[in-house]
Formats: sequence, C-alpha cells, structure tokens
Amino acid sequence: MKALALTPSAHKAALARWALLAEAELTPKPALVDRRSSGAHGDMDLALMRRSAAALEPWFEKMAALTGPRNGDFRAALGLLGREAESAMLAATGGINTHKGAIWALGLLLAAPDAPQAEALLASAGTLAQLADPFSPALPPSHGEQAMARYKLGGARAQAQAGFPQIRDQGLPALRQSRARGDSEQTARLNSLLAIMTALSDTCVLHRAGLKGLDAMQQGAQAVLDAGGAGTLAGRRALKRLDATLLALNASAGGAADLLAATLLTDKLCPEQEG
Ligand SMILES: CC(C)(COP(=O)(O)OP(=O)(O)OC[C@H]1O[C@@H](n2cnc3c(N)ncnc32)[C@H](O[C@H]2O[C@H](COP(=O)(O)OP(=O)(O)OP(=O)(O)O)[C@@H](O)[C@H]2O)[C@@H]1O)[C@@H](O)C(=O)NCCC(=O)NCCS
Ligand SMILES: Nc1ncnc2[nH]cnc12
Repeated sequence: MKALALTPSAHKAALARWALLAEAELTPKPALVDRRSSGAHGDMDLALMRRSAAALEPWFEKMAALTGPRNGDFRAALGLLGREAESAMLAATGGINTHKGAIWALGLLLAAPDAPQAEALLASAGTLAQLADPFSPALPPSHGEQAMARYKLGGARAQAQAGFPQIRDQGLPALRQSRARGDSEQTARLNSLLAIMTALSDTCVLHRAGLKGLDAMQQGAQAVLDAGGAGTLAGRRALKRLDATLLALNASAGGAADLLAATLLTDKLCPEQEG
C-alpha cells in the first residue's frame, strides 16, 4: 500500500511531537521526568508528558500552517493559537503545566519562515517573539514573571527574543559535537541538555529554589561536562550528584527541558550541512 504523504505543516507538527517525546523519554535527566522517575515533580510522569505531546500536535500543525508576512497580524494569530494550545494541554493533563514553555519555543520555531541554517531559523523565531501580541490578556503574574521581578533575570520571553542563545550557542553545538566524537545519540542529547543548563536562567528553578538552585544547576551541569560528559564514568558520577542536589532543592529545570526539545526540533528542521 502506498504511504500517504503528509502536508509540510503536518510533517513539522509530527517532528515537534517527536521532539517533546524524545526529550521526555531521555534518561537519566537530572531531577526531571524521565523513564526512571518523576524527578522533582509530584504531579507529572512520563505517561502525562506523552498525553500532553499528543494533544499538542494538532495545534503545532495550525501554527506551522500560518502564512503571510510576519507582522502584527501574524503575531496576533500565533498568540491566539498558543493560548488555545495551552488550554488543550491543560485539558489533556487535568490542569498540570507540562509544556507551557515548549509550546512557546516550538510554536515560534514552527511559525518562522523555513530556513536551511539553524542560526537563521532561530533568529527569525526571535524576531517573531519581539512583535507585540495585541490580544495578550492581563493575568496575575506567572511563576516566570515573579522570578524575573525578584532576581532581575530574563526568562522564556527574553530567551526567545534574543534568538534562543542557549540553543544556538550551547544546546545545538553540544549535540552535534557529541555526535561527531562518536557518542551515542542518548549521550549527545544528555550533553546537549547539560550544556543548556550551564547557562540558562531557568525561571522554574528560580521559582522553586531561588539563586541557590540556579547556581547548583549551572555549576553542577558544568561539572558533568568538565568530567567528560554523560558518556564517561566520571561524568555519570557527576550527573548522579547533580540529580541528588537538584532533588534535595526541589529544583526542576523544566525550561531547560523545553529548550532541549526545541534544540532537537531545530536539528531536524535544519540538518547539519556536510563539509
Ligand atoms: C512568554 C511565555 C513563555 C510566558 O512566559 P512567562 O515567563 O510569563 O510564563 P511562565 O508561566 O513562567 O512560563 C514560562 C515557561 O517557560 C519555561 N521556561 C522557564 N524559564 C525559561 C527560560 N529561561 N527559557 C526558556 N523557557 C523557560 C518553563 O516551562 C517549563 O516549566 C513548566 C512548569 O513550570 P511551572 O508551571 O512554573 O511549574 P512548577 O514549577 O511545576 O509549578 P508548581 O508545581 O511549583 O506550582 C513546564 O510546563 C515546562 O514547559 C516555564 O513554565 C508564553 O507562554 C506566552 O506569552 N504565551 C502566550 C501565547 C503566545 O503568544 N504564544 C506564541 C507562540 S506559540
Ligand atoms: N521532562 C520534564 N520534566 C519536568 N518538566 C518538564 N517540562 C518539560 N519537560 C519536562
């Protein structure tokens, strides 16, 4: 039987769902939901993450199908879809915030114009994030806004508006360098996550564990990479220590996990050029 071809937007949405699943299944991640455990979360597990990813795929398809100049009207349409996707996620998870940051990052990447090079795609997604969203509702301050006001650090919005520096400068280079030196795909993804953690102002960590938690995440992730990365014995030991430290602080790096999913999607949409 002949396989049915997917439309380009359905294909991109399937890649986005795949990226969410690849992130969630990646094991062992420090203090995050994975195949081993729920990490620092009493309210999430892998089955919930899978349900959330499935519920989001149709919304990713609608975001990828948006056309026209990337102007205020386009941004308004994307914002409406983003908020509907958040509602669909909450309906599928019984009100648990599994993927809010991922909807934001992946939505911007899917709605940006196609680009062969990752740097160009990330920059275009950043430009889209800089446009004002005219229908943005006035809501009580989110966890991210509370953390940003308290610690004067940028969160998910600033990350996107700057063209996703932690994907461009940490996540994607670490993924590709790790593969190039012969690491397994799982190790390359873990090293990518750790590289993101070394530099991210993750407002989930800040909200739950303050600057102490953020320092523990950044320095602990750097220690794993300095020990040789997740593929070495010394790196695995350091990763175990990072897991224990973050669990003791109740610090979950949900923002870093979202950016790993966004890194994996970027890697698929803009494969590395030969030579
Ligand atoms: C611009 C928005 C991202 C809103 O941003 P804001 O910072 O105001 O909102 P938050 O509610 O805090 O959500 C931001 C989520 O982004 C992730 N994140 C955190 N730091 C960063 C970072 N530096 N860079 C990138 N991403 C980051 C993070 O998501 C993950 O954590 C979630 C769990 O968090 P939380 O609810 O706080 O849960 P718990 O700690 O478990 O809570 P308790 O148990 O303690 O109660 C999880 O979902 C992960 O995904 C942050 O949560 C954007 O959302 C927006 O404006 N949207 C409007 C629609 C729109 O315009 N869309 C357009 C594109 S589709
Ligand atoms: N694997 C994960 N664990 C906890 N929070 C997350 N947010 C996105 N992915 C996550």
